[in-house]
Amino acid sequence: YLLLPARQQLPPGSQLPGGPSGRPILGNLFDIPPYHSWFKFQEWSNQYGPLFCLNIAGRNHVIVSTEAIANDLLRERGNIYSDREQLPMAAQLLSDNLRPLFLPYGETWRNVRKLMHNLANVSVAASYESLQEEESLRAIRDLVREPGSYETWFERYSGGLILRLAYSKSVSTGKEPLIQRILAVLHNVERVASPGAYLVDSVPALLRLPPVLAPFRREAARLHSEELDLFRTLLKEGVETSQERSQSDDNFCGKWFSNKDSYNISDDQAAYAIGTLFEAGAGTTASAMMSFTLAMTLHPSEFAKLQHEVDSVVGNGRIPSFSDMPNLPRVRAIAKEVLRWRPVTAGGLPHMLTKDDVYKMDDGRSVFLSAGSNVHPVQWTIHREPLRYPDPDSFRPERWLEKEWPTYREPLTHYPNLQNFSAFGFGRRICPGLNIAERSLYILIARIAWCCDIFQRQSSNGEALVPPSYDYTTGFNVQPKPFAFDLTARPDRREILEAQYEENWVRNEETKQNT
Ligand code: HEM
Repeated sequence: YLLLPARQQLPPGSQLPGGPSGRPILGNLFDIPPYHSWFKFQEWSNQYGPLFCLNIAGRNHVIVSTEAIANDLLRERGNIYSDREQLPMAAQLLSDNLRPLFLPYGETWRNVRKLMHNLANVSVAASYESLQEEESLRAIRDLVREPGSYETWFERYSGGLILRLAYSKSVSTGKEPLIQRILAVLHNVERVASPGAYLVDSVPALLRLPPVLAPFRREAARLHSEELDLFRTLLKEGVETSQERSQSDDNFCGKWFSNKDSYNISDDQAAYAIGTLFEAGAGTTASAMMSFTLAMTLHPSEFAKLQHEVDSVVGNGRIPSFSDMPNLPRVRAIAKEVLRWRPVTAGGLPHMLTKDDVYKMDDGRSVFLSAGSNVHPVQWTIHREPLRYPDPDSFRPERWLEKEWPTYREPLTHYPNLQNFSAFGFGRRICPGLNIAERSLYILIARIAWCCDIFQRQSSNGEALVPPSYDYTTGFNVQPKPFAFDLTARPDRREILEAQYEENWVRNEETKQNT
């Protein structure tokens, strides 16, 4: 009875959004596929329109399929569309209300967000470029030596960068015990936060059970203490390192510590804010690079055009750098098209609505959205809006580069770019790591094009082994499952790559050892 939705009094002239009719009590729970639900959402949006509603065991879920509606609600009405549902297991028991991604919209979130903004905003992100250049060199050097381990190199690239920025810690193989601990925390949070993973998320009354009758409580307590211990240790060591080097801005921890009083957050909140940048930033950037590699394997002519642009701007004698980016619009277009074609967070991260609202649709209907609804900006569908993105299922970087496409913008020295791009979410909760991610993708893509050739693998009888276009992992961040391709250093470029690597990495390591 408690799960039955209460009959709502609608404001005059408004109506409920449409949507597939569900079963009594459980609603549409069993209509939603357990993974890659965005395919089903796209099908439903063709049937019920760009905004429709699902009832999942009494909870209201609003599915949004156009960028305009997502911006109207999540950005323009951000004061009421910026909350997150407090899932008992993930937000409360596992994270003890400390993890920024799950924090409710309010003062604590604002304070923590200010710290994250100060660590990653557009101007400060520019000062991280030299580390991104170093890490990208190392990634490509290992990619060329061992292309079959591409997942490891991309993960080490994005994770290693954040660890250096956050704690001044370097990663070498990616198999170090510290990395394994961080990855365990990351996998736990992904698992615990997956919809349907714990009954207590659907029936919060179970929270009242004493620990002896609630194994989920004991499990969450153990996992929370492991992650809290890790994040506290990392914060302490990060602060110590920045003090030893007498450089308060040596890493994120030092930057926080030297302005601690201005943030109004506890040490544990700071430890989580910095600690979870790794979990939000490492896998996402690496997944995007895996989709880039897949796109280039599937579309050799696009890779040839990319190489042509990079070669004509950079020439033969040096590796691309950040100063080339204004002259490399195709590099930026390819990064953007990869995120459009294969969005990392394809289902979008839901925002929770905190106050009843009425939204006027283009067809004249005024639809009523109730407080407590989870609003899902589904990137997969948003990125396939046929008017904004003609030929939406094809990989077409030219949609960002040629005048006849609706998404084209000038000047090409500035556009396309990833600022405010829907792949990074919407409104006040838009990804705070966007400026770091954007630079990480551009530099690695430009350098791979300059240093490497990518080919479809040939079978023993000479046939091309074309990887599947969509065989992706499950979860809320998705990446292509391992696929076959060949990658080699371009004949005249290997020596330059090795020399530059030597200069950046080997000399740096020697200097560190000497000091
Ligand atoms: C290609 C790479 C990335 C993609 C596609 C991506 C995507 C997203 C998306 C879709 C959201 C949800 C926004 C919303 O609720 O509307 C988000 C949130 C977030 N991202 Fe990223 N992200 C990326 C890289 C990064 C990096 C490098 C960092 C950190 C340095 C980062 C840190 C965060 C954090 C902390 C949040 C939570 C924000 C909040 O809830 O207030 N992300 N990201």
